[in-house]
Amino acid sequence: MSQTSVVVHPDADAMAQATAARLIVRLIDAQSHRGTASVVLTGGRGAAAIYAAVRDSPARDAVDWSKVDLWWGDERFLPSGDPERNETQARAALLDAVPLDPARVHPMPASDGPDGDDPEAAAGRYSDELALAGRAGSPSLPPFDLVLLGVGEDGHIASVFPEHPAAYDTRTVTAVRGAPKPPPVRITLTQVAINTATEVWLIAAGAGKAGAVGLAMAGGGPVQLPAAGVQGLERTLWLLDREAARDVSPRLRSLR
Ligand SMILES: O=C(O)[C@H](O)[C@@H](O)[C@H](O)[C@H](O)COP(=O)(O)O
Repeated sequence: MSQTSVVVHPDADAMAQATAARLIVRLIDAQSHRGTASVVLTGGRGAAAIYAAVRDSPARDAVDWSKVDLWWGDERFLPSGDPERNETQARAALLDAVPLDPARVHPMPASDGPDGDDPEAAAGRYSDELALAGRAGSPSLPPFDLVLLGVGEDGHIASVFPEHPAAYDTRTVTAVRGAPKPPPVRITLTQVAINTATEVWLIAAGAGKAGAVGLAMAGGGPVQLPAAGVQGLERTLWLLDREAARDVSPRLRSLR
């Protein structure tokens, strides 16, 4: 049974700093148990602030970065190196500053990759890559210690947008066309894949997120509000600032 916790931080910067510290500890703990750690990254401003805080943390080198497996929860389907790609932004904020094993870093295909500008084929390729890394008995996905998700103002997570086909998709990876958040063409893990993770952390800062966060807490549906449709097998953490937590019942909060 997944345990859900809501942590409210004074502001967006405090949330980024505290979540960076939390992420470092999560990686260390996972490695102490299994020797490796597996994290699924997301895009957006909130995630980028967390990555930069990890980069700048004195504690970052307590992680054995050579034993971290990095996947992406979603990607903007653009040419490799495009500044708008989540991979490009993660590399600039953190990945290029730590000694990762390139064989353990798994970006989603780019639109100038082997599948050209066919996002469905690219999604299938990533699904195959995940399956190759899959555990015996759980053939389609590797173990995810943590999936990190930003929450959109409309309640989307990764590139699963409200009422879009991806919210109904039972595969592990799917292509997205007509995304309301530009760029319109994307690749995303589905809620089915996300929900195999040991922990899922949802990050949201700013008053613009308060409506979606409040609705998710109040029992919104997974299709109308994709953020309400994800949870970790063991733990689901909502990491908010005060503005994004405006509509969250005080009984659900633990203020930091
Ligand atoms: O491709 C993307 O943009 C992200 O994967 C997306 O899911 C993001 O995490 C949310 O939209 C929150 O973004 P902000 O943190 O910038 O509000």
